[in-house]
Amino acid sequence: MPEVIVLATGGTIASRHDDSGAAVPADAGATLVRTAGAVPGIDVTVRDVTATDSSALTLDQLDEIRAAVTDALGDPDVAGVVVTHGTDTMEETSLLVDLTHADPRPVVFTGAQHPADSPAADGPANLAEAIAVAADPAYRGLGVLLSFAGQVQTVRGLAKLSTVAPQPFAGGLPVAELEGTAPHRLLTKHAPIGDVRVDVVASYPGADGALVDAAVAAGARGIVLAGTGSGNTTVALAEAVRRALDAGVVVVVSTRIASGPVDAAYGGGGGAADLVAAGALLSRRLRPGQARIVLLALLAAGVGPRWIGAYLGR
Ligand SMILES: NC(=O)C[C@H](N)C(=O)O
Repeated sequence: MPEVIVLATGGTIASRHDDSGAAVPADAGATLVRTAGAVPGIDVTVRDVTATDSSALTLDQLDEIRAAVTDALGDPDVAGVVVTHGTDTMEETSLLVDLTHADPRPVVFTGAQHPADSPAADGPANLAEAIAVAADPAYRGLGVLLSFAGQVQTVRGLAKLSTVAPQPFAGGLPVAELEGTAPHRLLTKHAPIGDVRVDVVASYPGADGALVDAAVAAGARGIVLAGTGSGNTTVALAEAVRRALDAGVVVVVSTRIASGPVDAAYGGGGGAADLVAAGALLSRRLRPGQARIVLLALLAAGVGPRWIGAYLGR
C-alpha cells in the first residue's frame, strides 16, 4: 500500500472558533486526517510541524516546513507528501519548497477556506483529495502542487485572489494542461532564509521614497516593489530605488495587479522602463509575495542578481 506523510502546519483547515468568536488553529494533524476519512488503498502517517495561522508564520518556520518535507522524503518507501497549510501565505511556503524540490514524488499543499467547526468546512474533502494526489504516480515529476477545491495546479505563479471563494487560488499551471512539461527547479541546495531581510514596498498615487529608504536602513538586502499596472511607480519612489540600488540592494519590480505580465513598457521617470534602466529586475509573472520568496532564497544561497533576473524574467 503506498504511504503518504501528512505534515500539519495549522491554518483554517485546523482552526476552530474560540470563546471570542475568532478562528484559531486547534486541531492536530491526526484529527485532520481522521476527519478526512480513510482514502482507500493509501497508508497515511501524520507529523505536526506547527499549528500556526499562516499569516503569522516566521521565515524560520518556513525553513522548518521545508526541512520537514525533505525529511519526509528521506524515506524511500514514502510515495508522496501532503502539507496542510493556511491559505493566506500558501503561495509563499509552497514556492519556497518548490525552489529546491528535485524529487519526482509529489509534494501537495492543501488547506481550507472554512474552519473545521464550520458547517461548510471544506478541509476534510480538500485533504482527502490531496492525499490521493500525493499517492498517484500520474502526479510525479511536476514539482510542488496545490490541490484545492477539486483542482490541481503547480505553485509557481500561484496567488490567493479571493478571501471567501471556495477556490481562492489562481496563477499556477493546471496540471491537466501541463502535457508533461517538467517544472524548473531553481536551486540545488537550500540555504536558510530566516536571517535574510527582503521587504515589499507598495506604489500608489503620491508615494514617496520614505519606505524604500526605511527598508534599506533596516538592513534589507532586497526590495520587491508592488507597482501599479504593469510595474510602474512614482518619480519619487524611483529616485529612492536608485539610492537603494547604489547601496547594493537588489530591487525587483512586481505589481499589485492580479494577472498579466510585468513589462518595461512605460517611462516618465517612475515607469518600469525607468526602473529597469536604473538596474532593477522585473518579476514577469510572480506577484510580490512569491517574488520575495525567490529573492530570499537566492540571496540566502549567495546567488547574484543575474540569475535572480533570469528566473524572475521567465
Ligand atoms: N483560509 C485560511 O487558511 C486563512 C488563515 N488565516 C490562514 O492562512 O491560516
